[in-house]
Amino acid sequence: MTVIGTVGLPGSGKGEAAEVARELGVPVVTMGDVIRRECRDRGLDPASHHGEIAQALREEDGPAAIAERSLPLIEERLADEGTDTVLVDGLRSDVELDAFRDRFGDDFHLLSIEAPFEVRRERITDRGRDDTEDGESLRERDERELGFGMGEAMERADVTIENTDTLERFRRRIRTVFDEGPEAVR
Ligand SMILES: Nc1ncnc2c1ncn2[C@@H]1O[C@H](COP(=O)(O)OP(=O)(O)OP(=O)(O)O)[C@@H](O)[C@H]1O
Repeated sequence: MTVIGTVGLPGSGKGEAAEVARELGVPVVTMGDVIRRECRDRGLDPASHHGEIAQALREEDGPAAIAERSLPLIEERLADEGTDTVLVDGLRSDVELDAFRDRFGDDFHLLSIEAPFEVRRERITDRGRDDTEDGESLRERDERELGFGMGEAMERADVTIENTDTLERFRRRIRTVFDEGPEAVR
């Protein structure tokens, strides 16, 4: 059993990594989905309340609330026949990392995906999706994510992948993670 988590600031390439996983048949559990579902349960539009609900969940149930809600989703996927690897898209903090380590021990591997601010800003603009979420600038989103403890999680990652080269090279490195294991790209 292998659970691979990704951590990275907005626009770093987590979505692309998840796409590579799906192409390889590796199931993906997206922590953002936990939040979107919670928005809908509360009758709110995820597009405009995502950040607010992420914060509310942490205030109500503690800083590991979203990680804990994603644990059963991961375990369901691991129970699927023929599946022994799952990707968890988008950890936000060291507290979440602790929650996954407590549950999966050494079977959990954290991948930090990193790219400089200007590179991420350009990619997000090119992506066509609005630069902002809830009207926030990229700088503000970075600050909010780092405020959750994302920097600490990135520092504790098992493997760091710099996503500053071409998309094809990045995708190839991510494929190597799944084909040969996280140690192979160290
Ligand atoms: N190496 C690369 N070269 C060019 N474009 C890239 C590269 N890596 C990612 N991109 C593009 O940059 C954009 C941002 O990447 P992606 O959506 O994977 O980031 P993310 O970490 O999931 O961001 P968010 O947290 O905001 O969802 C996407 O359009 C993606 O295709």
